[in-house]
Amino acid sequence: MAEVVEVHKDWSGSFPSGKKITVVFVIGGPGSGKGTQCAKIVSHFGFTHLSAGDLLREEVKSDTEQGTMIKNLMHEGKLVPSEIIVRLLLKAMLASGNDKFLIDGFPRNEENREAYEKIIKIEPEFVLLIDCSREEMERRILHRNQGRDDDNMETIRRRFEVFQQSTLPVIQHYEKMGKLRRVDGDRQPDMVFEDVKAVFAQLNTQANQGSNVSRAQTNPFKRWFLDLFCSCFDVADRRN
Ligand SMILES: Nc1ncnc2c1ncn2[C@@H]1O[C@H](COP(=O)(O)OP(=O)(O)O)[C@@H](O)[C@H]1O
Ligand SMILES: O=c1ccn([C@@H]2O[C@H](COP(=O)(O)OP(=O)(O)O)[C@@H](O)[C@H]2O)c(=O)[nH]1
Repeated sequence: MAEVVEVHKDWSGSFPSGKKITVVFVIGGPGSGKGTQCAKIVSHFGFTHLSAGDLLREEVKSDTEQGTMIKNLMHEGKLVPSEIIVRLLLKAMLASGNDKFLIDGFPRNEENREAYEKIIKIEPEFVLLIDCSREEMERRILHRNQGRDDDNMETIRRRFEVFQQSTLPVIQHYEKMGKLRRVDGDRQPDMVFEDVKAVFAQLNTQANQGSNVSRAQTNPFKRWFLDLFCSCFDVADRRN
């Protein structure tokens, strides 16, 4: 483990201070349609999509000891150490130059979440959960045909177990925080996206409302004008 940290020592970095970075986590069981919905979100809302699984699969291609370790864990349907995946995410975020990130398939357990909070430290705006029945997820994975080493019955079973045992506590954590947005993923992709779109539209509305308020509050002329307007027409000032 110490070796792993050493290898990635120079990956640390940080975002420019004062820059607002938006992060949304997309979670759901294996085959629930995370990647499919993320592609749609990217084209509608301009996020950078970072799939934790894809970052790990890229890492496997590098002919290193770490690549082999990741390959074996993925083949068994087990989770890769948090430190590795969090560093890969940070590296990809910094390299993208974007300020809006969809992090797909992460965090998968409480340890992942804590490592993210310790290293990247950007609280997600919300967590999108794609809820799908196990039978449907299984059917989709077996028809996925992407040549994935882990899309076989034995590994699929193990991935479902990991989802039940390790990811559910993460879901419960965000639910308690009021950050969970659940959509029914058992329907056709476009129907699922109708609900996903509504969730992301709220994000845009909040951002616009937030920026209007702060602009009005920091511009003395606007503030004076709004105060005058409110007093002339006896309108209660509900801006704060
Ligand atoms: N709503 C859906 N209905 C039917 N098939 C779907 C749906 N969403 C995704 N798929 C298909 O199911 C498979 C798994 O979807 P994917 O997006 O790769 O899931 P995940 O990223 O959650 O593992 C893919 O072959 C995809 O084309
Ligand atoms: O944060 C992560 C994300 C993925 N994985 C590994 O990558 C595999 C595939 O994950 P992916 O999200 O690509 O696919 P899914 O299982 O959701 O279909 C998992 O079973 C894990 O072995 C991991 O260890 N940590």
